[in-house]
Amino acid sequence: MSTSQDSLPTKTAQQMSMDGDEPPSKYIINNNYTDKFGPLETSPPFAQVPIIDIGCFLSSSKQYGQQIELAKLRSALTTWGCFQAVNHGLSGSYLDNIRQVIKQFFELPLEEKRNYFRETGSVEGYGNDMTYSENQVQDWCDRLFLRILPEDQRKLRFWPKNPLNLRETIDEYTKNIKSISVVIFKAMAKSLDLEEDCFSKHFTEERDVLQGRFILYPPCATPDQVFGLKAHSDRSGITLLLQDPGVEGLQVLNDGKWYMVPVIHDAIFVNLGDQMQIMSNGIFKSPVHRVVTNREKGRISVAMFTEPEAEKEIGPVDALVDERRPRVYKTVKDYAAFNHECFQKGVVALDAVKL
Ligand SMILES: O=C(O)CCC(=O)C(=O)O
Ligand SMILES: [Fe+2]
Repeated sequence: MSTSQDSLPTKTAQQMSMDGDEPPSKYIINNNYTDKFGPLETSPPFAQVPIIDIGCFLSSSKQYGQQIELAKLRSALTTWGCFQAVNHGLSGSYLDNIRQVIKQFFELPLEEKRNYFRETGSVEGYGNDMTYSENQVQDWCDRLFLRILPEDQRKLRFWPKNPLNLRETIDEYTKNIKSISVVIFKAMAKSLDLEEDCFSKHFTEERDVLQGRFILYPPCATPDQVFGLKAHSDRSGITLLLQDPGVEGLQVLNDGKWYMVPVIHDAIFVNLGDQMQIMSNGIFKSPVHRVVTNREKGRISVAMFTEPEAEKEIGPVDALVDERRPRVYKTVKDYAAFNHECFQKGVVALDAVKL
């Protein structure tokens, strides 16, 4: 994989924002991006993304309430590919504390954050996204990217020592996210009348992967010319996202139109990744989404991505393949790396694994 184009920013987005700099030309969007997914709109209509009470999935009995919620889940995932999870068991103050710790990290002086800078040609650590080609438009964000699980693959040199409780906070949040994702994977299976563990067994076991992306989108002088994060779909199984309670910015594409995802203070925004679209044989959607910036307020978000162990084979679940719905996707292995390679070549990974 050629990464010779990759470099760290000479100045982080946060630093430019603090200095009142206008975004440099390599951040300014061009037709290559807007032709494919439509123009940048800073305030499209709000997405009526379903709000799902995931607490009711915890009980194993099939009560009436659970059936209603499962039907809502199925409808959410076949149309939007995402939903707002409430009643997940984590309190608002607990979630605020996580956001606070991440905010404190970004507030550290650059000299200190520099200790955690990623290396060129590799995603893990603090900095910007990797650059694959000269024409790649940069995103107006800084982020800390960590491979959190399996635990023995952690590169602790990228884990900030400051704030003092950051490691512990991420560790605890990881355990919570892992349990919540088991509940969601099982509910997704039930909503399609499948064996309860048919998805969860690929994403939530001991050696499965969890990556965390902790992001700051600083205020931007020209929000109508710059993306916080360019349009993409996630390569995960599912992604669990904590939004900044004070600032919107995340947008989701539905039926060719962009919508702004509303912020619900204590909710966890869940979107499916490509690997769930593959496993569900295209029944569930992995939505294309992007982030826009604004002039006044910085935005923090915390994204946790569940992925299978690289060696696991992922393909459409047998029970979802029949004459009426022939197999749409090939069986894949190490889709994360494949997705990366496609991104580099400008190919949509999901299209490349179609039969
Ligand atoms: O920051 C957000 O709201 C979305 C982040 C995201 O889509 C990603 O990291 O893949
Ligand atoms: Fe994403």
